[in-house]
Amino acid sequence: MDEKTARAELARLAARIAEADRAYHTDDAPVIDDATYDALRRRNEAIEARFPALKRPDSPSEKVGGTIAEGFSKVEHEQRMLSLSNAFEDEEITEFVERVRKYLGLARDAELAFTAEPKIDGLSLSLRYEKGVLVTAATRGDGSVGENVTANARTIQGLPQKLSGAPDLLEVRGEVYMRHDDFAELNRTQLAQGKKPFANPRNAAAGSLRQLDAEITRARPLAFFAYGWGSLSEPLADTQMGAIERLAALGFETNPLTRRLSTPEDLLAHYHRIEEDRATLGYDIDGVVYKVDDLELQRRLGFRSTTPRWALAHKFPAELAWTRLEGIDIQVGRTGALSPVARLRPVTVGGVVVANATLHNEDYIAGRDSRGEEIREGKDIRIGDRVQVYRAGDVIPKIADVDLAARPDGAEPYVFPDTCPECGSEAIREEGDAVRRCTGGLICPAQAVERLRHFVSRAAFDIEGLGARQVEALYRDEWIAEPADIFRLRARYGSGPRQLKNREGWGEKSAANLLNAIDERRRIPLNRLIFALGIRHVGENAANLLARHYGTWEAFAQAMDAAAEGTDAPAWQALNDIDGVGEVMATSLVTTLQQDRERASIERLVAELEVEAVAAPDPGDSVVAGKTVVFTGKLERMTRAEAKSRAEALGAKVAGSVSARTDYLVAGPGAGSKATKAAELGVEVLDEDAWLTLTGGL
Ligand SMILES: NC(=O)c1ccc[n+]([C@@H]2O[C@H](COP(=O)([O-])OP(=O)(O)OC[C@H]3O[C@@H](n4cnc5c(N)ncnc54)[C@H](O)[C@@H]3O)[C@@H](O)[C@H]2O)c1
Ligand SMILES: [Zn+2]
Repeated sequence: MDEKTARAELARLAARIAEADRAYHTDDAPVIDDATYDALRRRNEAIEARFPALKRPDSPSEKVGGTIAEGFSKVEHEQRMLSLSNAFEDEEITEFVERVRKYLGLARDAELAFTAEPKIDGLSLSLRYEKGVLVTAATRGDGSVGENVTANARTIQGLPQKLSGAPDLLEVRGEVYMRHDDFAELNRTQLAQGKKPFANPRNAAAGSLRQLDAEITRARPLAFFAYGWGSLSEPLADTQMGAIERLAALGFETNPLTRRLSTPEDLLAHYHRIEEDRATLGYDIDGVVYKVDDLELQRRLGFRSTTPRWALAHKFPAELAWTRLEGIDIQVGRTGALSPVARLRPVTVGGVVVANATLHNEDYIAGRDSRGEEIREGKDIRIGDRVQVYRAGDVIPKIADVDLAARPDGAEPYVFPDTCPECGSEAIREEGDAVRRCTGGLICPAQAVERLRHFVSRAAFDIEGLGARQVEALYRDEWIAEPADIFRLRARYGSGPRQLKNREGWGEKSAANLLNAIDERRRIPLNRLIFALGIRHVGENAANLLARHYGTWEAFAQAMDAAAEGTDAPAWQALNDIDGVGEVMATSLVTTLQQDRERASIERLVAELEVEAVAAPDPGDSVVAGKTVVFTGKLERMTRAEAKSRAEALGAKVAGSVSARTDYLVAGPGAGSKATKAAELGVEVLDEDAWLTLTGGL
């Protein structure tokens, strides 16, 4: 990196971090997740370390928090309210201890004690007591000037308004937070009142305290842990631990998991103990804070620009959390797949409260198969177990691990159902398939509903006014049973005794609009029709390939019939030869279209439509020709193989890793180090939709 790029990059980072800070601290509504935010800051620090002369006067590394929101009066902090340095790895703790010892010039055998306590995930508050009376309460703000929230703070349950035996001047500092059960209750109320729910307890606490109307704060269940202090007329104690005990004696809630410890090993052991208890605390924590216990040593260590030298926040990995598995639900998908879903004691992971997570499939849950053999990928997960939840970016949360040591007595191996929970049909697993499927086909209500939902989805028929919720309701009331019925709604329910416009939630106008929108979709391009059928293994891109190859519905249907004659039929060969179609997809296509009930349902649909032919594309004018593309993360609308062959067909080069020569990184959910690397190199990052838009979708 040269100076010019570095300067531009520092400017870009300063702007992005300031925007994220504003959203997070000032508006209580983060726009990026914490891991991404932390990566931006680390990148900023790395560049500043390499080019110290380029450090901006408004550098993010010199700043704490956000700005003051409009409407609040300001409170100047006599003692600044700072941030904490972060550590993620165990080694960083040993280094921290060594750093402190060296700074203080301690002898090898001299004892150095620390306190270790949970890092509460809320927002900090400074409470100023004069002669034992609460006079002002202020948020951290930008560290020097905070927001005056005195009236709001007075409404917090259990927060002392008067102290006896306190120093004449005492500023108590601590964290305002919201307990999990209170958070859930608040979100229920928000939803019932048609308001937006909060993403997590931290945002709820911050949004509740920082209200211009204190009566709103009063109605919100906030709590406060005291862990420090600002200005004082006389010291509280000689040690951090002593000071915390004094605050407790004065009537403040202090954290019961606070310990006084000495060696890095002891600190780490306590960290892991707290991490284990995390899910059962009833409130969110995001790490453990270590502080030098001796206050005289704290004074000697002092501060860097935004953090004390005597403290360290040892963070939990942002994407992981442990919690209890309370049950396993089985969901039935469009193709009949039975998917196990973990029902969890709610836990905040990656900034979002997670109550459900995927358990993948039967083998993943099981420890042994029906013959008693150990299953290699099996985790032996049982109801009641302590499980680890993983969530990063927008990926579906998943159960990543199980803590066998914490298994409750009497927990039984999970028995995966062999009948469909929705229709009672037999659920079978084919040889080599990890998934068990309901054999009910169209008689299975779960499959029928999922197919309808898929049919009206964005990349399929995308009928305005007919979303998943509407098709579900229409299916439930037996107005539609299959896709063809959607196109019969006008004939059946456009007039007469039972009419769409008289349904709850509908009216003259919306009903007329929907019927028109449905009619508009009678003309549909072949690729969208093929995709909309929801045939197993046939995604959006496969549907595009098939449509381009066969051109018309008639040609496609005839070819499938001909291919069904056997694997030596030329039509079967031709189908398999399409770049991007494999044997699995070909088999799925041919067998589905040969099934009487399925085929009849499809024919009824096609009879309602006017299917538009699709022409083969012109590769000449592709905007990505000659560009280098890397795919990462989970792609949802195409497989990796499809994405690759598609990009190559457009003249792009597909690479496996990100480098300075990469033009685009197409990142799906769960994109890990490649996305970070691309961000560092300034490579343009697109999500899957943006990529499809750029390349013209088809
Ligand atoms: N997603 C975003 O857009 C976004 C934006 C800004 C900040 N953030 C997140 O916020 C954090 C940075 O914010 P920060 O500067 O407040 O640092 P921080 O939250 O990492 O640490 C400092 C804070 O910890 C709190 N704290 C909790 N328990 C404590 C205890 N026992 N002792 C002492 N302090 C305790 C205090 O309020 C203190 O201000 C990062 O984790 C970052 O990911 C995210
Ligand atoms: Zn079923």
